[in-house]
Amino acid sequence: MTRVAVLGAGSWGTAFALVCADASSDVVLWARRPELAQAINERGENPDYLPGIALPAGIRATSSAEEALSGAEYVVLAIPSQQLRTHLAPWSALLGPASVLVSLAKGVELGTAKRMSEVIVEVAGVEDDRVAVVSGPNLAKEVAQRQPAASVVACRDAGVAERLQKVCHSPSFRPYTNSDVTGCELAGATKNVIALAVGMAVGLGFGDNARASVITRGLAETTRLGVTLGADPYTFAGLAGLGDLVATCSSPLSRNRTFGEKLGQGLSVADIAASTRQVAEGVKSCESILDLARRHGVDLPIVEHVAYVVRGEMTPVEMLRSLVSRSAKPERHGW
Ligand SMILES: NC(=O)C1=CN([C@@H]2O[C@H](COP(=O)(O)OP(=O)(O)OC[C@H]3O[C@@H](n4cnc5c(N)ncnc54)[C@H](O)[C@@H]3O)[C@@H](O)[C@H]2O)C=CC1
Ligand SMILES: O=C(CO)COP(=O)(O)O
Repeated sequence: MTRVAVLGAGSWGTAFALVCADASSDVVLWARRPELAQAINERGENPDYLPGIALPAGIRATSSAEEALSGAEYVVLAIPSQQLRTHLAPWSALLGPASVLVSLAKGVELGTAKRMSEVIVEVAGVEDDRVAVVSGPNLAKEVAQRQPAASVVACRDAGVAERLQKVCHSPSFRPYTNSDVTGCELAGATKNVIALAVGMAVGLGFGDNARASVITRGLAETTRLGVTLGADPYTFAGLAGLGDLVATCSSPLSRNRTFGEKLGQGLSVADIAASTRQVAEGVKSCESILDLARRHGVDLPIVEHVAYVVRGEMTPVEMLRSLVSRSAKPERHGW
């Protein structure tokens, strides 16, 4: 039986652990707080992040990273992007020599502008052919309810991607392989920022034209950034690109879209952040993605405008007005 360690018992870590257990793996789920690990083991559910969803018997929780990592062939990192480096550093010495590291996080690191797979390679000191990414339209609650969903397993090494694909191919979860790690990661991180912009439009009371326009132009700028950084343009038309963008920008389950909606309704960043324990990655990644784009001379107007709102330099209505009144141009200008 394949041994999988999932580090991070938030909503997506727990849902992904359930997928791997459904796909017949032996899963150990690491929670930061011992009381959460205990509750998961005693109640067979994660009361803080996925209440009411029964977890399969194949999942065992622990707050000891050493216990979770012991013998793990796949080490799944389900920690928010800005916390990944700090958490991974002490775990690196505990990793098996052939273990595969899998990132679930959708963000870009502040300060370094690095993608999560780059952070993992640097901190764990492993080659990038041992680092994989899972990204797609995968709202945790729906996945945990075993509603059908597809996703992408990306790794530079095709053999590693195919083996990981089997590890998480359950009766309700269908992963496809892809070798474009850069494209999948940039798509996953940037869609969170686009979802903030869509949420603001919804919160302001605008309808489907505004939503579809922001989604489509958001995809255009994401593709422009990705292609400049060497990604495959087709990735952005796939599950990790358009698929995740549509799911996140349409669903009230999305934390990023909901965060944006509250901004559109007039609440402040600080008040919204204080009202939830869950991460809306786009609130921080708007700055790191903008930083990355500037380092490569790429124009990302929607991401830039979301950053203005998050910094308090524009209101959501000013943001949308400013985006609409930008200088006229052809729909396709470069990628
Ligand atoms: N929830 C979802 O539907 C999906 C989430 N993701 C991505 O997965 C990653 C993890 O997200 P979730 O599990 O949904 O997050 P969550 O907010 O539900 O849980 C966060 C997890 O990280 C841990 N953590 C460690 N240090 C933390 C800190 N300083 N602050 C906050 N939490 C900390 C928490 O204990 C918890 O286990 C994010 O990058 C997210 O974008 C990807 C696909 C789906
Ligand atoms: O990434 C997600 C769905 O694929 C979840 O999006 P949120 O982080 O906005 O909830």
